[in-house]
Amino acid sequence: MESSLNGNVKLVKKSKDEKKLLRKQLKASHTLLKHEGINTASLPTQSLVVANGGLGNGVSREQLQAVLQESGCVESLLMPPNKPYAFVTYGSVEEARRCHASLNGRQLQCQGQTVALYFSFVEKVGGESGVCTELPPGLKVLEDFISAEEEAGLLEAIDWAPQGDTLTGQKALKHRRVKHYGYEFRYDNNNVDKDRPLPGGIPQFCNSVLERCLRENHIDVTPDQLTINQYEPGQGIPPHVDTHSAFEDTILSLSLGAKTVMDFRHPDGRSVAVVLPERSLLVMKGESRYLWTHGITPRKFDVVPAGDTVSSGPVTSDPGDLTLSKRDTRTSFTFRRVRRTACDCAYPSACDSRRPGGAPARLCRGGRGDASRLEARFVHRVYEEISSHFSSTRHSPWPCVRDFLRSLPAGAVLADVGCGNGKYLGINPDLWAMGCDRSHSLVQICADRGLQAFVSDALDVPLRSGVCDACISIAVIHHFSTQERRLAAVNELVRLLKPGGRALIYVWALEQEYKKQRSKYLKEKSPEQEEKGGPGAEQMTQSNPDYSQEHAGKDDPQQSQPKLSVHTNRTVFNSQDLLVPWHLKGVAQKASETSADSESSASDPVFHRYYHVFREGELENLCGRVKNITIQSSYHDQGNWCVIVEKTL
Ligand SMILES: O=C(O)CCC(=O)C(=O)O
Ligand SMILES: [Fe+2]
Ligand SMILES: [Zn+2]
Repeated sequence: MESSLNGNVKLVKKSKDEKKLLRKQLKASHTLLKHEGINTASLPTQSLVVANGGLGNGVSREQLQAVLQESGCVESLLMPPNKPYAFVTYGSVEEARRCHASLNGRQLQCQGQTVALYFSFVEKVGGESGVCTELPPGLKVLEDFISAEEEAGLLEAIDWAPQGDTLTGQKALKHRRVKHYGYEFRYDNNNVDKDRPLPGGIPQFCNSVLERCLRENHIDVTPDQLTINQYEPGQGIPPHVDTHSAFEDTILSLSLGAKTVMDFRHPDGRSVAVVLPERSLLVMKGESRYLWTHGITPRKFDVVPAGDTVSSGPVTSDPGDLTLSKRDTRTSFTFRRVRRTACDCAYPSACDSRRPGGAPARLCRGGRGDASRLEARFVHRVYEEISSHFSSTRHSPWPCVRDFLRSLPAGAVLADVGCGNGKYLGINPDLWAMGCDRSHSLVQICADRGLQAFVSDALDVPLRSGVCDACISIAVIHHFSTQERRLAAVNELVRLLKPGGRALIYVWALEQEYKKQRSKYLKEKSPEQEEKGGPGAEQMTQSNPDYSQEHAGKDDPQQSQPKLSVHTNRTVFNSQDLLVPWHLKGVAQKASETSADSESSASDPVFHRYYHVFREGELENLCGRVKNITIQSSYHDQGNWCVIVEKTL
């Protein structure tokens, strides 16, 4: 009796402590939101914000790291300067959960004071803006690496005359001048021709700089490729990762003539603007070289920290400390070592050596990049225009999608991401089904039908992580124009799923004939259409960002960017990236019950929708790059590749 009573007393006491802890933790997370705009997540994620665990509280990185490691493998620890908090990302949600459960309230002795750490899960590290104040791991900026005399000597040694130096590949790119030594970097395939070195190699005038780099251990082999870029004010270089398969790990870049600000961006959205002073040496290694993109925004002024002396490093977002700096002509010497074997870096998601076909790593552009511009024009705008006619052609559910929806238990929460006119939302009335679509007019059609739908981009669905028992993405992901964006779309679906939840994904297949069966799409070809289909090999002026080379993007006129061809409806696909015509029939006209393209007349306005049609295996490969899922099944269904994935954690 006694012992059980004691036990109870203990239990009650513990829960009191727990309540106190919870109160304090909630208060801390409330303060973070109010003062720093940091949103905490209610369900476990891989990352946590550590309230009171910041440099601003006198907590050192070593001290915090030591505590955090008790719960698992720390993937990254961000400690913004002067802030009272830090962000930790663990290798898995499980480790983050362990940290949350065991380290909350942990007290640390810092500079004679005691601080208590409180942990909350977060979706994004680095605060709302995603602007970081620490350099990307592996990045160094060495100030005054060369003297003013050496700088002048190097600038003088470059011969920019058009025929001045036949030993180099020289290009007058629209947005900057470029000259290559050792090997020419080809902007059409983002690689160097390893069997065709340029005669002369790296010029002798670089010797003393390179010797210093070796002596000071910034590199351990002498570079054999040099690219000289010259930027006038207003010029820049698009964000890119130097192709892994082209160059070894360390990349050096010497800034001459003027300072600039280089922007680094992590695939998770974090970004850091780094000041590169005149005469400084940038050293990119490891994560900063392989995973983060770097680029220079074309502009005439940079935002830099105020103060008399130019110093290197991240531009913090402290508004009290920033000023404008006028750009001047900057010349950079980028030294690299050509890679002779496949890249074996620790960042497979960004590595072209790991990708089938060896396609170069793509840009991770933000919302205003080429990819989203192409999609805005050839997907979003088109669906707004054709919504009514499109909707009238979309009524019968595909049987396998219907079966998937019917297999879900009563009460299950379903999100249809890219729901169109909502034709799948009412299939199983026992579900809590909601849909979202990028098109306002399609969402309005759903609403008119009494269905739950909201406007949202498939890359950023405003739902809490882990709330869905099931998600479907039917004929949506093929509208994303880069591999990174298609991957991000799958990641976003998976984020919505709870552990054990399943997602069904359909994308249009390159293979419209499979196991000797022609798809309905091909079979429905009418003679009328054969004549009237798309304009065949017509070339649109829009280029596909997945083809445009990552190094110089759209700003380099020399590169031969393949243009997107317009597909002829009801014929086999000639390429994976194309524009598919939609013949819009008069809104006043009675909507056709047959396929969208079957009754087009010569006067119908034609719209073009962008598609990336998937090759066999490509959808599985894409899903293979997503963490914490297993592929339950994959199949070909009427000219589509389909997978069902299950979230494991
Ligand atoms: O101008 C620079 O410092 C960087 C140039 C660069 O990133 C490149 O050529 O790949
Ligand atoms: Fe680069
Ligand atoms: Zn690599």
